[in-house]
Amino acid sequence: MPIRKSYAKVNIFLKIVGKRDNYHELASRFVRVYSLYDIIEFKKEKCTKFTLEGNFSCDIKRNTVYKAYELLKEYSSKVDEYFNNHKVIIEKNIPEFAGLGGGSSNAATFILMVNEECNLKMSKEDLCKIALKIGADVPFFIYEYNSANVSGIGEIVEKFEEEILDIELITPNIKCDTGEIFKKFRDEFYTEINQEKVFKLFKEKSKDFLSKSSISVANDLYKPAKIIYKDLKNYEKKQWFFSGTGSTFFKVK
Ligand SMILES: C[C@@](CO)(OP(=O)(O)O)[C@H](O)COP(=O)(O)OP(=O)(O)OC[C@H]1O[C@@H](n2ccc(N)nc2=O)[C@H](O)[C@@H]1O
Ligand SMILES: Nc1ncnc2c1ncn2[C@@H]1O[C@H](COP(=O)(O)OP(=O)(O)O)[C@@H](O)[C@H]1O
Repeated sequence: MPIRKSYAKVNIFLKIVGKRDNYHELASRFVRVYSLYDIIEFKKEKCTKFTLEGNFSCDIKRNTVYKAYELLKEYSSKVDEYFNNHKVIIEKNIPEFAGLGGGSSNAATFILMVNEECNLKMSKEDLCKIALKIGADVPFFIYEYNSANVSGIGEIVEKFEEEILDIELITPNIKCDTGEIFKKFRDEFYTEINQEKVFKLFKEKSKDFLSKSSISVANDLYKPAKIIYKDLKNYEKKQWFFSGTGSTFFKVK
């Protein structure tokens, strides 16, 4: 039975390098969290339509896995044939709206599984073109790297060699809205890091970077997030950092 782990990520650092239309270009280190994952299973069963089971807060049409299915079925009739005979079951453990990339990770893992099960023989680069249509963070999960430097708005993913990190997480029950936080950043906190600094950051090991950094220096979006979600500051602790647009805080052990 095809079954696979769909891991969470954290952003060790997240710096803004510029604007692109309504979006912001980033320089970020994405690291896979081995201790937190959803489980995706394709279970043999006759289905009259694409069937997705799991504890999601959104309806199926907005689910990243459904979006991936819609895109993949355009590539081969084998996809629809397969899901007429299999349902998708996702055991959700990664909290939503948490900056842990759960929805993005599910979409990428689903794409990788379909590529294998339906024998689509698509390269990672081809799969990334589909991934990017679903969300900016999806390409990172397609490559399955432990650690990577991510730029553009998420479409440039470069493997970074370092030890696997043991990451501790705290996710307050605060649903951070990514769009709102970027807006606050653009209106009140806008700064850009220059390419020279990005070059240096991208060469530094995550542990070394964190050992001499602070939460707001590591993540440009923490200050605006804290203005909108005032309770975040109750979770601030020495050597703890903020992932993406939150609300997860993390520490590398
Ligand atoms: C910033 C990151 C880093 O990992 O935060 P997390 O989602 O992980 O917390 C992600 O790239 C987030 O990607 P994603 O969660 O897919 O964002 P989207 O839903 O596409 O964006 C919601 C809104 O946020 C703003 N946005 C998003 C990404 C970006 N690079 N610049 C932006 O300005 C845009 O206004 C967009 O309309
Ligand atoms: N497969 C999925 N798993 C989790 N959330 C999903 C999924 N598909 C769509 N979503 C929606 O994506 C949004 C949150 O995305 P998620 O990746 O979990 O968090 P974050 O962007 O904070 O890392 C929510 O609106 C959620 O309902």
